[in-house]
Amino acid sequence: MAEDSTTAEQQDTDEQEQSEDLKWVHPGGDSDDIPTVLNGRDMRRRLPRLVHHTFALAWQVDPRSALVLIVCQVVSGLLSALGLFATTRALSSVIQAATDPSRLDSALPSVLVLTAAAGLRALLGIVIQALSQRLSPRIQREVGTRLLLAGVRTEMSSYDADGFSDRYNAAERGVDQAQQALGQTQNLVSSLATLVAASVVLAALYPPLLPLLLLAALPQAATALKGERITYVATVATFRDRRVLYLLRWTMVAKDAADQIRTDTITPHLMGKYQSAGDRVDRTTDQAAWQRAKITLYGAAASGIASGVLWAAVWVLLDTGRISAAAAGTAIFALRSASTSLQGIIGYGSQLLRSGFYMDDADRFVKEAEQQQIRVVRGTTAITGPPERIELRGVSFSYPGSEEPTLRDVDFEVRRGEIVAVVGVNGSGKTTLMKLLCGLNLPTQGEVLWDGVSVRDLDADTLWRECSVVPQEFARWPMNVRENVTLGQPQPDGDAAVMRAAAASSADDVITTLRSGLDTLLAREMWGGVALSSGQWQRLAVARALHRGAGLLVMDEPTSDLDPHAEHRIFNGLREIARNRAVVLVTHNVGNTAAADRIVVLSSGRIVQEGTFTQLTAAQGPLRDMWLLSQNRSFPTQNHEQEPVKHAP
Ligand SMILES: Nc1ncnc2c1ncn2[C@@H]1O[C@H](COP(=O)(O)OP(=O)(O)OP(=O)(O)O)[C@@H](O)[C@H]1O
Repeated sequence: MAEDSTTAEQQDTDEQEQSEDLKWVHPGGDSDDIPTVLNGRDMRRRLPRLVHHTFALAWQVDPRSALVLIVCQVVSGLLSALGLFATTRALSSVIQAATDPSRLDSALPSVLVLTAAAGLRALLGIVIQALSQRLSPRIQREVGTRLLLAGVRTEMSSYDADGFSDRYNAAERGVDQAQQALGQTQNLVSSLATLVAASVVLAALYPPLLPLLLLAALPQAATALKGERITYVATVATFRDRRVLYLLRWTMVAKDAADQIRTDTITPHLMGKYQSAGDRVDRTTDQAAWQRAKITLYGAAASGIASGVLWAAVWVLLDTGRISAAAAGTAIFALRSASTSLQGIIGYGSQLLRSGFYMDDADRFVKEAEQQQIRVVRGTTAITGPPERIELRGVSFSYPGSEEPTLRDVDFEVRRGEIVAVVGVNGSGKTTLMKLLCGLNLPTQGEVLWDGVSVRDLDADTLWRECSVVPQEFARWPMNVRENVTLGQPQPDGDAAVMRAAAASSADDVITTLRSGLDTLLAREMWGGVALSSGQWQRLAVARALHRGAGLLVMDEPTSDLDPHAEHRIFNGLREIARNRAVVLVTHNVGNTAAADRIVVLSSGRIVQEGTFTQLTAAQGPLRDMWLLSQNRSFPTQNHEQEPVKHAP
């Protein structure tokens, strides 16, 4: 009782600690999201389904190799049966030769057969191993590709759903495990073939021995399966903490935060988190290991007793003269083979089950993602050119799991040739509005219309071909400069288009300083790669959007890291950029909104002001307040007027 309450207290502390530590990586959610699909009936059906699934995967990735593998496997099974029959016959003759030496010669044909069968089986084993080594990585790639495609083709809202990362984590493990599944399946099938052969021999000698043998193996098989289930559940239950460990390792050693890790002296604090997450993983895995050891012991004890009964039965049969000494010797040999194969079935079967759990997680992730596939959720109307007008009509939007809407009843419009600036305090919903305009998210209420057609009805690929986006957190692709701008979609005039976009975004200054120009690899971690500053990267991100030449250009804080010269160049060229497209610009720099035709002010997800720069800076309201604040730079400073200004010689 006291132990129970201590365990309950420990669990409460674990949960409290965990929720504290996870706040920064996994806000909200609970362990119900973790996929657990196990029940007794499911477990029994699993193995045949897994064997079928693995061979089907092999068939899909390389039908010819899969066919040869299956044929070799079947022939090898038959040879194993043949070898066993030959061995038992030879053994029988040898035992009989003890009383009648003339019987020894009769063992010769069986010895020849069993030698030939063993040799052929060894050859087939080599072929099977080679084919398995060829197929296994391909199966893994196939499962990985399915996962990848399901992920990138799913609606963005899937990412915001609770438990997405846990499900993805489990599915990722499925990709790792897929590589093992074929080998485990083969070993399982081959053990099964030997068991069948040994069972036939046993059934021919004395049929009641067969059920006795199976009975002896049953407890061990059952506990092995249960053991795998315990390990799986414990692994899944520790996913979040393992992710904490992984993120901490990654964040603490990655270059991005290296300077802050040092100057902020945060290491002891992070190590504390690492320690407590690690302790929780250890506690769960220790508990599982103990549970598993306990049930394995019960299984082994039960199997041991049953095996004792089995051997005693053979003894009694021999002692009472119900079977001959030769038959008893053969039965003992067949029993040994059968119990070795049963051990194999249990061992490989449990391994396959474990791999299967994760492969099922991968399948489940793919199935769920398929229901959220963009092509399933949306229509097929194609966009054939740059839009004239993009509108939001009565749009409200809530992120999955959020109680409060992020945007409320928003009406917004931008036309081709127009520049609209969106301003508002942090969290007012500007980025969310951008994502809706581009059709990255679909509104919870109201409609986003491209030339009068709802984005729900539009073919997403053609829609996104007309979107150029500079997001706040833009991608820094570990590719060369050219690919970072073209994204593998060059314009007909190739590098000339890249350099035009680079000139408009001030990225040309960056490119000319790089030793290999457009061919420079932008990944310091790779040999020959270079590192860019944040502002240099941002110039490339703007160049990327301009190069795309789409009908809608959305820029979310595109100059936040730029120096005044680069920023000035971009805003100076904005009118030219907007000549053939609609431009929407999010900025906190109110001065830059002067470049826009119209300014929209958002507050708590609503549009609270709209007008030109002149109108809004003249009228009382939030934009004028922000404008005045940005003008007010009279901070208290020391009087440096007497000090001479230093210039470089
Ligand atoms: N994926 C998400 N899931 C849930 N809530 C989100 C998500 N993304 C943003 N939000 C919430 O929506 C609100 C608006 O966020 P948004 O990024 O649109 O603001 P913003 O005006 O662009 O802010 P900032 O000026 O800081 O960039 C915030 O309260 C934010 O917490």
